[in-house]
Amino acid sequence: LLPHHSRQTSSPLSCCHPLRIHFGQIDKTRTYQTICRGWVQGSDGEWEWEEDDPNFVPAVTTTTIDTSSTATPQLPSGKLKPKQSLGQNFLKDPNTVAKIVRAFHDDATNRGNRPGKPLDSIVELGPGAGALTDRLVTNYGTDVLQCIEVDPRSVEILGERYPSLLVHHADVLQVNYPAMAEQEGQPLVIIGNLPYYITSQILFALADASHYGAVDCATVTMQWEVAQRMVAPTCCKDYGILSVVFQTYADVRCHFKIPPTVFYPQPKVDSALVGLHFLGPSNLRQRLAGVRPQDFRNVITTAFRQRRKTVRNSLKKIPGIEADELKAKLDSLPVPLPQSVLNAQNTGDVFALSQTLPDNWASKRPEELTPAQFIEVTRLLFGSRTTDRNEESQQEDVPDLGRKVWRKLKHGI
Ligand SMILES: C[S@@+](CC[C@H](N)C(=O)[O-])C[C@H]1O[C@@H](n2cnc3c(N)ncnc32)[C@H](O)[C@@H]1O
Repeated sequence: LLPHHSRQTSSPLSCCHPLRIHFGQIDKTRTYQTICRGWVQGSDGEWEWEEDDPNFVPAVTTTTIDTSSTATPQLPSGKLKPKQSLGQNFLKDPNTVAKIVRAFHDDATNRGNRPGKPLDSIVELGPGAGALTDRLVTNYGTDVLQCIEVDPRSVEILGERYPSLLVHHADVLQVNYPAMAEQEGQPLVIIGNLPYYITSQILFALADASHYGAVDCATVTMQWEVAQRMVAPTCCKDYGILSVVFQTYADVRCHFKIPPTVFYPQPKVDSALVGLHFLGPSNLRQRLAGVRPQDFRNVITTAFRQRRKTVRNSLKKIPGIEADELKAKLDSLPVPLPQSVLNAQNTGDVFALSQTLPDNWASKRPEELTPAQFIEVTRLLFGSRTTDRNEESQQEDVPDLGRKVWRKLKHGI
C-alpha cells in the first residue's frame, strides 16, 4: 500500500490525456440554438449556459480567490461556462457550502463506524469550480483530499489553484473504488454535490464498493425526490428500489433541503443533502443472511417493475428459476428465519425484527414488504447460497459488484 505523500505521482486514476480547455465566451465557430432562457445548444449538441451570472462570477483571477471560511464560491469569468450535459449546477451560496461541509464533518467523524477514525482519505466527486473543494482544502489540507472530475476545464482550474491537490481527470462511474481504498490503506469518505443525471448510478457504485469495505460514508447532494425515495418507509408512495437497497446497505439520513436559488444556474427542482453510512462487509453479510447480492437486486428490481401488481404476479417472470419451481415457491409459506437473524431479533435489532414474512406474503404489493422481508423473499426463491462458506469464497459472490465499470467511456476521456 502506498502512503499518502506518494499519491501525487502514483494514482491508478491519473489521466495523461491532454486537457481540452475552453476559455472565453460562446464559440463563434459553432452554431447555437436556444431552447429555454439560459441554456444554448451548439451544433455539436453540447448545452452551455449562455451568459455568466454577474453576482456569481466577479471579475477576479484565480490568484485572488479567497478560500477563507466565509468566502463566496467564485469563478474566473468566462472560464467555466456550466454544461448541462455534465449536470453542472455550481454552488454559489457560502452558507450552504458551510452547512454541507459541517454535515460532512459530522458524518465522517461522529456517526456510523467513523468515531475514532482519522479523517485522511476524503474523496470529492465532481468538484467543478471548487465551491466545496475550497472549504475542504481550508479545513483539511490537500494531503488528505483527492477529487474526481470529468470536465478538463475544472481539472485545469483546480490544478492551477491547488498544485498539490490530486485531481483525477476521470468519470466517477469508471472509478475502481476498492482499488482506490486499497491504495489509501483505508476506506474512503465521500463528499460531493453530485451531477444529478447519474445520481443513482453513483450511489449504486458506492453501495457495491461497500461489499469490499471501500467506502465508509458519503455525504452527497441529490434531487429532493431521490432523497425522499431513499428514506421512504414501507407503504409510502416513494418506497421502491432505492429505499430497499440503501436502507439495507446503509444507515441513510436526509440532512436538509436545499433550494434552487443557491445554485448557478438554478435547477428546476429542490435538492437535499443526504448522509449514508455503509454497513461494511461483515455487517452487510450478516444482514443479507446468506442471500447473494445479485439475487437480492434481481428480486427487488423485478418486483418493483410492476409495483401495482401483487408480489406473486410481479415475480412471475423473474429470471433464474424454472417456471414450475417458481410457481411452487410463489405459492409456498415463508421459510424459517436463519439462526443469525433470530439472534439479531433477540438483541432488538430493528432491521431483523422486520424480517419475518407473513404467510400471505405473495399476495402483498411490493411496497408493503420491508427491506428485510425482501431478503426473505430472495432466500425463499434462490436459497441461502453463502451461509456455509468462508469469507474469502463469499467474495466470489460479488465478482461484478464494486469492481464493475458502470458505463463505457464517455466525455472523451
Ligand atoms: C453539480 S456540479 C457540482 C460542482 C461543484 N462541486 C459545486 O458544488 O459547485 C457536478 C460536477 O460533477 C462533474 N461531473 C459530471 N459528470 C461527471 C462524471 N461522470 N464523472 C466525474 N465528474 C462528473 C461536473 O463536471 C460538475 O463539475
